[in-house]
Amino acid sequence: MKIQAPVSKNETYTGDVVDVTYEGLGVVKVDNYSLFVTNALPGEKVKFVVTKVGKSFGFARVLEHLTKSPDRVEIPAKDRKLAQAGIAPLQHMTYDAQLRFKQHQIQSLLSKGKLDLTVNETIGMETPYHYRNKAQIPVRLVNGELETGFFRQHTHDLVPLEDFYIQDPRIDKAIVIVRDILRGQGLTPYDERTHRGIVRNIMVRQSYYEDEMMIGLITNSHTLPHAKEIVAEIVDALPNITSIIQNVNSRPTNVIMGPITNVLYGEPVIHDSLLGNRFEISAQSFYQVNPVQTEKLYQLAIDRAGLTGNETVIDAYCGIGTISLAMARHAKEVYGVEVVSTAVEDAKKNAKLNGLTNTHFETNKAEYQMAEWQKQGLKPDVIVVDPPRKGLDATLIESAAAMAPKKIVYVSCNPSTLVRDIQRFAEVGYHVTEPIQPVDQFPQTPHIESVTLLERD
Ligand SMILES: C[S@@+](CC[C@H](N)C(=O)[O-])C[C@H]1O[C@@H](n2cnc3c(N)ncnc32)[C@H](O)[C@@H]1O
Repeated sequence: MKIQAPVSKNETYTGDVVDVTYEGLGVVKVDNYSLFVTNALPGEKVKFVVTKVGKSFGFARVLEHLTKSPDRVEIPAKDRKLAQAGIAPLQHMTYDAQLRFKQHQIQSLLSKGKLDLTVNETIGMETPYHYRNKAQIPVRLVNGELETGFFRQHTHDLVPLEDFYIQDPRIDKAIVIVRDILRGQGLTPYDERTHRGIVRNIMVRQSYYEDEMMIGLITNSHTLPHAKEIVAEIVDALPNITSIIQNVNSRPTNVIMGPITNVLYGEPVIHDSLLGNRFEISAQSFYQVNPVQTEKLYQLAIDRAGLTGNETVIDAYCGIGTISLAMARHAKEVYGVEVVSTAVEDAKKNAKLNGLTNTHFETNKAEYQMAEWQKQGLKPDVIVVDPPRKGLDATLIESAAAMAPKKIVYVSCNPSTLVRDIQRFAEVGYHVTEPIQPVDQFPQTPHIESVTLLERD
């Protein structure tokens, strides 16, 4: 069917950027038809070429900035690949503008939801790059050579890259070293089309407070040829390595890790600390990627919870218990629930490791466990929720309200589901009582994390 649009693919136009999408793309209107334009900021006039025409909107790329926003950062040529990769889509905005963008995104979603609430300025970080403590880098054949890099956005074409800009530079260095060792040992990279080849990804985790690093080789095959030599060479090149694992993923899937993990060297975990608690982190456990900002986020959640040492707290979606343990130091009892069983095992171990005896962890879906606790007559004073992007299950909100906690602290990584859930909480008698506080966990990207306090009417 022919699409009726006032623009054509590959044609050039000029226009004013009137807004920015939640993904950080500039919005230009041609006869009320929206075009989403990469590398374009509100207030700028741009010459652009249309790259895709859809029924109700299209996409375009800037050819020339006719006027420039004071919020623009000039990107050095060597870093232009990063935007293409979707690694740093907000790299063309000053950091101040990124923080305002995130505050504004929450505010405008609240307005659309007819919620008249205040959003504080985003809490940013001093050095808003080199922050990620984890990388999972694809390995593919490029020009006859095993390469590491990134997939060009919306494709599986690997573009080689060595400086990932937002990762801990020790991780970048390790990836290059491991890549060269794999090349030297003649290992074949994975090929998605034929489902052949051995190495799919290199995973690296680096502790922030401790000098520990985990390297993971994610392989298509169960065996790793030359494993002994590869391990010896990695240990030789990276003497502070504490863990090397092989994870087998033989399924034709985009999911990175598979079900089997073998330890090739050292321990199956690395250790790191958050707010004074030490954690064991296994290869597959969720662990926040920005340690500096995570401490600010958790401290804020503790402050909003107003703990005095006498409270019973539920931590729903607790992962390896990082929030639970931080709260356990300021509360009477903490009950955590998480769906990934290995993360719950880690949470239990971590409580012991830190000498905390007032925590209890369950493996279950949070929505089921909340109903279970309600049936058992548990009376929490505070419920903390930190759900994935899809937000809270409606039944969890009902069970939470039925337990009548004084406070609900909502840690959100997706403002649109946060707004929906605030509306649902209002229906069961809980309202936002303090300004919503965004914390920038992911500088240079459009991801938005925030803490919201809800209290019973
Ligand atoms: C955003 S993470 C938060 C983890 C933890 N609070 C932290 O800060 O490290 C969300 C967690 O929810 C878990 N999860 C996803 N769906 C779930 C569900 N229905 N019930 C319980 N946990 C779930 C994920 O495995 C993940 O550990």
